Amino acid sequence: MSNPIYLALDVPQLDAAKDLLGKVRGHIGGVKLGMEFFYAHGHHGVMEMVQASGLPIFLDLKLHDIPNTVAGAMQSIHVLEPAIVTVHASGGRAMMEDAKAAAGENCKVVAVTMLTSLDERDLARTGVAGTPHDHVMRLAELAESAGLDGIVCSGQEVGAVHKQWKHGFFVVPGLRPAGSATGDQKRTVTPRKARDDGASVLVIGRPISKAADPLAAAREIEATL
Ligand SMILES: O=C(O)c1cc(=O)[nH]c(=O)n1[C@@H]1O[C@H](COP(=O)(O)O)[C@@H](O)[C@H]1O
Repeated sequence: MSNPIYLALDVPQLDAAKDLLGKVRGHIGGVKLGMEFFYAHGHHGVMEMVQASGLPIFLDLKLHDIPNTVAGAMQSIHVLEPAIVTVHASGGRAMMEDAKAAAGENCKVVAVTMLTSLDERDLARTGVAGTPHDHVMRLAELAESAGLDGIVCSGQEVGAVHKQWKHGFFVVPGLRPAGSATGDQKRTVTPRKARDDGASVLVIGRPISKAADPLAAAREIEATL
């Protein structure tokens, strides 16, 4: 099985991103570039990371707009040949259908369900009653019916979603090795637990990028898998 760890390169400086990538490249299976990186460096930066890493690129742009605009955005990133792109499930079924239709052939489109930085109280404040589990399951069903490849959810739900959606592709962020700082993440599990419960991709940022020794941190996490 290939390495499921995708390093979240949430770094605004290109040189710092390349430096970090160079250190841990042999211990990750892919690179996740999100808003922080993309808004600073755009297409050019992504191409540089493709060349520097030689690894699959996950473009985490969390698209959320009307169907026509999201489809246009998907077409605008075709040329970058991302392996994975995110949209928000709350954008609705038509938006997800059009995003998938506009995606490149080898690009997995996955829907963010409920951010791992939120808990049940936060959910209630957005007007959604019920548990994170119920909310994630509902949005997973919507994403599957819209023809998406999978979803993004926390490691606390991935086991249940995997049982319901056997061949789905599951991206799990909010991962924290035992004893590491949670920061702004609220629904955390260890990388090992997420993998055992059916995660296809393990997104890991600060536990590696902010470690005193990123290489040692990446190696340690890899060894737990
Ligand atoms: O879509 C994501 O990747 C994502 C969804 C989510 O619910 N929670 C979440 O943390 N993420 C991303 O996963 C990464 C987690 O980073 P760390 O908390 O530093 O490991 C960040 O790049 C987030 O943007």
